[in-house]
Formats: sequence, structure tokens, C-alpha cells
Amino acid sequence: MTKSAAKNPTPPDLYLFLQMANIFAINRCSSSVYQRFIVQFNSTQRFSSLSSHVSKSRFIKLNNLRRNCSLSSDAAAPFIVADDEKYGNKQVISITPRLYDYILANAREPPVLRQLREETANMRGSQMQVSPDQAQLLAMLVQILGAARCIELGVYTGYSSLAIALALPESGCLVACERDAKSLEVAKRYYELAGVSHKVSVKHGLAADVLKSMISNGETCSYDFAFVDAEKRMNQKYFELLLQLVRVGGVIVIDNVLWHGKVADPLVNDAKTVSIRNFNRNLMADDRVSISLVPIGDGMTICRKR
Ligand SMILES: C[S@@+](CC[C@H](N)C(=O)[O-])C[C@H]1O[C@@H](n2cnc3c(N)ncnc32)[C@H](O)[C@@H]1O
Repeated sequence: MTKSAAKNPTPPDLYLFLQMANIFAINRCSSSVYQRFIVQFNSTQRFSSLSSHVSKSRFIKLNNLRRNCSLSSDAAAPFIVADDEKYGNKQVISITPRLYDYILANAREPPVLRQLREETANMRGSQMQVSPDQAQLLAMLVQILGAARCIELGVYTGYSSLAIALALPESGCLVACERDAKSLEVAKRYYELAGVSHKVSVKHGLAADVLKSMISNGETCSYDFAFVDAEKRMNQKYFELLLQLVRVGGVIVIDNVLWHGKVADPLVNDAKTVSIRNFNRNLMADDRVSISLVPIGDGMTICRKR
């Protein structure tokens, strides 16, 4: 116990607050999660004087009391879990806005992707787009695999599919599946602009139906890479169909597996969150694939078919 903690012993409510705060802080310290936590804590009415006015910097400082953290006085500094046996004394950092700016400044984004991102920024649903660092990871996976045949479920205006298409060889192909015709028009325009439309086979329809028809067409085990970013409650179904379409050694990447941190929050039990949580749990036990959950963007799990 530190000297100051000994002088001012932590009241039980504050201790509870700090324990809960720690749970959130080891996830991404996004302001939305943080704000929700404050709202939930407020609703208990047991600590309103603290919770209604606590600032993000205060939150981190409070947290700091309970852990041995390395933290600069700047509230924008990342939260670092250190010297904690629960985490094997590893350093695990959260992504603050300042650190995220740095990550984005170190992500390479082709000018045509940037143009698409900027055009989409004013459109409804633009927050659904993968981030430039995620797109860079997808392109990297395609290149490492030497992938020639890819599938994407959930195109929206085409940001992630364009990143994949740009990484494919000239003879490569991407089956890009989307149910919304309007956003597909934007995607098609950018495939043209980027000179990759010959690589992209656009499928306007429901993802599961498109996958089933590909299986019926005898395309099983003929794809190298798939990216899943469509209806979240359908992830398990998509995964089962994609396992048939992807070859051994091929890769399936699923987006939004952290679902803004809600999967780790036992108080959140809406249908989408429960579905993603169950999907993640099933994947853990699925020995048909090797897996790696990467905390990039909203969380992506990379699965390699065994
Ligand atoms: C998260 S967004 C995709 C974002 C895209 N990957 C990008 O980076 O720009 C999800 C998209 O999936 C589409 N979608 C949702 N359910 C679908 C389904 N059952 N079949 C096909 N597309 C679907 C939505 O219309 C939406 O455009």
C-alpha cells in the first residue's frame, strides 16, 4: 500500500468503482465505453458525487492508485498495466486518441483509399468502414498468403474490398458481396477509379445466399482468403460456409469481434453482443482452425484453416 493510500484508506464504494474501472481500462479506453461505465456507475446512485463529475484524467489517475502503472501526467498518455501478476507482468497499453493518431500517421494508405474514405465520411454508416490500419493489415495478409482468390462479405462503399483488390495480383479475383445497392454503386466507381474492377466480382445479395450458391457451383476449397464484415449475428453461419470454400492453409478474418468492448461486459446482453460473444467462445474451441484475436480497430480474429 502506498503512503497516501495508507493515509486515506479506500472506502468500499470507491474500491468497487476502481475494480470496475480497471476492467474497462484494460480494454481500449474509448470515451464511449468510459462514458457508458460512468452512466452505469451513476445509476447505482451510490457514488454520484464522484461519478457525475469525474473527468477522464481523474478516471485514469484513480485507476493509477490501484495499480502500479507507468503513466505520464498527461491524461492523453496510454494506460499501461505493468507489474501485475494477473497479466504475467506484461505491459499492455490502451489506445488513447493521441496514440491512435500516431498509429494512423504510421499506416500507409494509398491515395485512392484516402479519397474513398473522405467521400464516405459524409455518408450514413461511415463509421462502419474499417480503419486504414485495419485495411493495411488485410492487404498484408493477402500478400503474405500470396492469395489469388478472395471473398469479402459486407462491402459497404468498398474501403476494405478495395484494399484487398489492390493487394491482389493482376490475375487475382475478389468476390465482393453486399446487400445494399446504393453503397455498392460507390464501391464500383472506386474499383474503376483504382483500375481494379477486372479483379472484383460484385455480388448484390445476401451474403449467406451468395456463399451457398458458390458451394453449389463446385467452388469448395478454392479460395485463399475471406474477410467477414456483414451481419454480425450471422458470423457463425458465414464461418461454416466459408470453411467449405477456403482451402487448407487459407485464412478467414472476422471483424468487430470486440464489439466496442461490449463482449467483455457482463452487463451487456443484447442479441448482437451475445451472438458475437458466443461466436468468439465457439472459435476458441474450434480445432478446425488456428486463431489469433488482434485488438486492432474493433477487434479482428484471424483464422487459418487446418
Ligand atoms: C460494417 S459494414 C462493411 C464495411 C466495409 N467492410 C468497409 O470497410 O467499408 C457492413 C455491411 O454489410 C452489409 N450487410 C449487412 N448484412 C448483410 C447481409 N446479410 N448480406 C450482405 N451484406 C450485408 C451492410 O449493408 C453494410 O454495408
